[in-house]
Amino acid sequence: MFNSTLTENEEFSCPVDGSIMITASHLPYNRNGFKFFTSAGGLGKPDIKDILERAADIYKNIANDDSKGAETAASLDVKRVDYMSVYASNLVAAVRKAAGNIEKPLEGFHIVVDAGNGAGGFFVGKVLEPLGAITSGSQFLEPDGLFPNHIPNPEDKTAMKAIIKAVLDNRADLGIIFDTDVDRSAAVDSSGREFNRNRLIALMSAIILEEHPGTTIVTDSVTSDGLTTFIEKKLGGKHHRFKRGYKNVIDEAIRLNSVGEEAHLAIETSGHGALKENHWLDDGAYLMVKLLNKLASARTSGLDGGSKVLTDMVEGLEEPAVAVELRLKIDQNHPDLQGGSFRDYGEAVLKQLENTVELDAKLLKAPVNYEGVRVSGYGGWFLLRLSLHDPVLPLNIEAPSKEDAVKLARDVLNAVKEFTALDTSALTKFVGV
Ligand SMILES: O=P(O)(O)OC[C@H]1O[C@H](O)[C@H](O)[C@@H](O)[C@@H]1O
Repeated sequence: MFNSTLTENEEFSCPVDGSIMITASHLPYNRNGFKFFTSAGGLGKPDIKDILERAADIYKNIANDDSKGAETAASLDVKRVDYMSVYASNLVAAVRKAAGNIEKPLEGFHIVVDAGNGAGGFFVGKVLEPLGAITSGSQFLEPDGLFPNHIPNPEDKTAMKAIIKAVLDNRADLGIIFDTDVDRSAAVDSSGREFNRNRLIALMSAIILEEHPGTTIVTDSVTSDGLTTFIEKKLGGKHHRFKRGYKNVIDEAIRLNSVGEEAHLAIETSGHGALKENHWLDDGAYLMVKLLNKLASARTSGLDGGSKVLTDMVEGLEEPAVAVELRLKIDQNHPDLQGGSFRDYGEAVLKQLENTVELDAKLLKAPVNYEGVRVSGYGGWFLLRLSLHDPVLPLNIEAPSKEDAVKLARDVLNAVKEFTALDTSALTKFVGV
């Protein structure tokens, strides 16, 4: 949809002035919504609020009869175009170009796709096959809004298991998985190893830093300490760990460039990634195209190890033995909120945690942090922050052992246990109390 606001193509009435997508994205099927785009990017909350208010006003001010007339007039003006073909052909052209203008640079590669019955099935017939790849074993390519097989989301463990199984069962070179509306993606190498979360960021950073040495990589707040070391020590880049939320990450990368700090990649652990070279569009298909480029160009230069070229690129990334996310709910109707908002309550919890940490010599608050309370200790770290949308405080913990993770969790529990509207049962269970 965003792409259609940028492409010059008269036959397809492009560039369009704006576009709207109806999707629940990676959320359950009953949480559909609208995403709005103009050539400046996806609209944010204030614009959407404005549009909805205007729409409500228009609706209020027209009599029923007028609305019927308007509907008829609008439907007469509708023209259907197969824009997906235009979009996909740009992806195909990008891979051909990267491989040195070879028509079928993926000939002989076996690549399976799991679209989770979202919109990503096109990638098989319109991108991989024209490039020569074998795609047998690809699954759940037909859109079905009830998602009968698994939730289409690379953050979902069942979804990742499904694509890993498809890769191993088919002895494929690579697996690719998308979320419903293809703004999140992840991959799996031929041995079933995931390129997901921090490992996907590490891989994308390696690719981008080859192209733009020294550049800044902007990520969300829940990324590992090991990722920072990898980006800065191994790849020679700079890791700017910002806030959660793909829009936050993208906007921050754009801001950095505007103040003279070069950034080419903005990416979240959720698998949402956007590149400067692709108009800062959080396009999961384009992210996967960057991996295909790597496969294809390795082949052109005589390396024929399939996905090994990708696996090798993340060598040296330190990964924690334990990584958990516990989501602590705030009961909005609890008397402890004293009629206040869950956000204020959440902020009070964070303040209390921050104060406690300052008094504990074993814990160290992150010197630079843009969201919530991030703390190092016992060889690991934790981050407690407010969810972007829900009355929830997500707690991420990474540590070298379960024991160390429990120590961090116990410190958080002790600091927040007075907040009776906060459901700490997941934390209590983790600590084993
Ligand atoms: O703050 P949370 O509840 O963890 O949600 C965070 C997520 O919210 C939305 O789904 C955004 O699309 C993601 O970019 C973001 O990562």
